[in-house]
Amino acid sequence: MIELKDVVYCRLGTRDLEGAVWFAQNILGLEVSENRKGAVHFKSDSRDHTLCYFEGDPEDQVTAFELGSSADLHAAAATLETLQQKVYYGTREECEARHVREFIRFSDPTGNSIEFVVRPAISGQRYHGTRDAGITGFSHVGLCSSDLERDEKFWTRVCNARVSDRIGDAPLMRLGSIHHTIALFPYHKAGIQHINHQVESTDDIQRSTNFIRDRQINITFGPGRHPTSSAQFLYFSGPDGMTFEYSTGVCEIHDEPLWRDRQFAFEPVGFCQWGAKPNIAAFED
Ligand SMILES: CC(C)c1ccc(C(=O)O)c(O)c1O
Ligand SMILES: [Fe+2]
Repeated sequence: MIELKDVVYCRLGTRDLEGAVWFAQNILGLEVSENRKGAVHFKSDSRDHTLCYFEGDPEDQVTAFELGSSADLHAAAATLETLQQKVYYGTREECEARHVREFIRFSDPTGNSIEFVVRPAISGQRYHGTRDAGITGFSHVGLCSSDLERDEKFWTRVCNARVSDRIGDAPLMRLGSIHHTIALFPYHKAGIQHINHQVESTDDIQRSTNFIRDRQINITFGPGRHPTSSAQFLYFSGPDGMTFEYSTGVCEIHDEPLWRDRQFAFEPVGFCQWGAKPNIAAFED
């Protein structure tokens, strides 16, 4: 079993790095932690970075998860290879660029590009955003899945994710006590479906709703409340059509042996208990 500790960062290719950096700082509210040639890193919490925009193909999207040790990483690589997954070992330069000790990259069964990393750097510096979005940290990622049952098996049987709830057949899966770190979303091709940052309070959700609306940024869903995690949320579109989510109040699951995953409907009522309707392409295709 591959033991994932947490989600660490996303890396997003873009043909307009300057525009993406502007959005990440001035709309999303992240802090630039490093500006290298062709790649900019952003902080959202005390970690070195949790998002990287780099010059490249917008379809080149990577999600990284932390493993406990180098031995765990090599064991994970061996496991993936027995499943016929091609495993790439990051070079020393690539590790330095990511501020991790070691990493491997492979594709999950849908084709999502995934990195497993060891010893990602913590900055020791507090995060302070360019605008006060109230962000408390990068929390979860939505991954597209072309076969939910197959991909749930990968994340829960090959890896250690546990299903907290399902919306239709789409599982929300936890790695620790937070309700979910990985949300699978049905879609015909690979990609990151959304990137979530937690914010401090309902006030931050409401403030950002007005802030984003006033700047003619496309709000795709919300404000609303998820019946699953009970978090209040707001989704909006970023560079290259990426969906970003702010949420607050995500529940935690501490009664691990007693928890039973719950079934919610794959229709608006299963996504929002305040009656908001999603306007997200992946919901329609
Ligand atoms: C719209 C999606 C996949 C979704 C559904 C439920 C929650 C939650 O319970 O917090 C999410 O965060 C989502 O992104
Ligand atoms: Fe989410």
